[in-house]
Amino acid sequence: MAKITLDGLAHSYYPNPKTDADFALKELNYEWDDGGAYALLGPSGCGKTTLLNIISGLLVPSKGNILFGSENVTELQPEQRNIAQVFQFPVIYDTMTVRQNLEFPLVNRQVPKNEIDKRVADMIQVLDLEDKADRKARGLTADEKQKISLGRGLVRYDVNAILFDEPLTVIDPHMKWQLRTKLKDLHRQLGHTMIYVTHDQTEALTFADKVVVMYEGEVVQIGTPEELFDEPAHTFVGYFIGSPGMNILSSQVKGKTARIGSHEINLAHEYRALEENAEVGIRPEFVTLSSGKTGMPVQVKSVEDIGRFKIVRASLEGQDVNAVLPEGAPVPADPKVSFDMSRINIYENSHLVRRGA
Ligand SMILES: Nc1ncnc2c1ncn2[C@@H]1O[C@H](COP(=O)(O)OP(=O)(O)OP(=O)(O)O)[C@@H](O)[C@H]1O
Repeated sequence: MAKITLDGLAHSYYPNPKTDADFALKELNYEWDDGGAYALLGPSGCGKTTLLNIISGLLVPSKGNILFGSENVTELQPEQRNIAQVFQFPVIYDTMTVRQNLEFPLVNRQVPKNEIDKRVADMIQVLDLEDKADRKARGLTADEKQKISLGRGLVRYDVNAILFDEPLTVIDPHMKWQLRTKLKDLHRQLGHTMIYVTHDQTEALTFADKVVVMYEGEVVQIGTPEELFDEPAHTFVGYFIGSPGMNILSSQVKGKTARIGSHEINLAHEYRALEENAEVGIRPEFVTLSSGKTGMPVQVKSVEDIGRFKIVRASLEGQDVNAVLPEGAPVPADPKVSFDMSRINIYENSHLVRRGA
């Protein structure tokens, strides 16, 4: 296992990149702790695979260095980096049994037989494959095959890191939850440095201690799930994390007041006059609807009942505002919205100026 240092990393697929927009991965400096569980999260095309391929050695970055511990591995091939990788689709030998598939990476590395037997038996148990252990992989389901792929990565104990590239894509939804939880447990038990690429926020937030959120080639925030929820550093993070995401409302901010359309709301802190693209960010969980005199009138567009709570989608003078209400809470006929002042974050040019509390 090793700490991984990304030192001034950047990558362009063009031979002579000129502008920032030419870079699929914009400059990044970061240290990933030894034994940490990280997720790379972002929409399609944001640069997750580019970064993962630089870490695994499939791609040499246009700029910067990557270090495992104190060793500069920037120019090393994947097989020289001592990493395990699990891909979207199962990579296993169909003609081997489950057990033989799991033994294979260890046999290849000349691990002593008694150690192989022990580790493989443990892994078979962890993956709940005891009753299939001596069956050929060929006849197994896609879920089971992918479990073997995960096992082939996890069974190796001497690796610098284990990289997962959307590993649960082929897994059915119920099993996804089980495997996610299992991966988290395994991380606690084994202590490997793990990097998990996904565009699914639930996967990222349940698996990782730290989530690296990427947007248009840029790492816009690295934080714990709580940090991403409470203080998104960028409006994209606010919008992307949460279900529904944060409400982002164009406004004018000055002193302790934000003007949204024809309304003024009070803020918990004093701000300099924000000249450019000021926005108020408020999570739907901290928006209330009332029929009283106070608040800003909205038009309700839809109400979705999702069991324990409901999502009210409304329009505030043309800007979308969502509210999450507890189960059974009424939606007034002429509703007005209010925001919990301590939960209002202020953004300028998409970047957080200050959180509410
Ligand atoms: N081999 C390549 N040549 C040129 N451009 C590429 C290449 N690979 C990726 N890109 C571009 O780089 C950007 C980042 O792509 P990347 O595959 O890293 O994103 P991603 O977040 O992993 O997306 P996805 O989730 O769809 O795999 C995209 O604009 C993509 O079109």
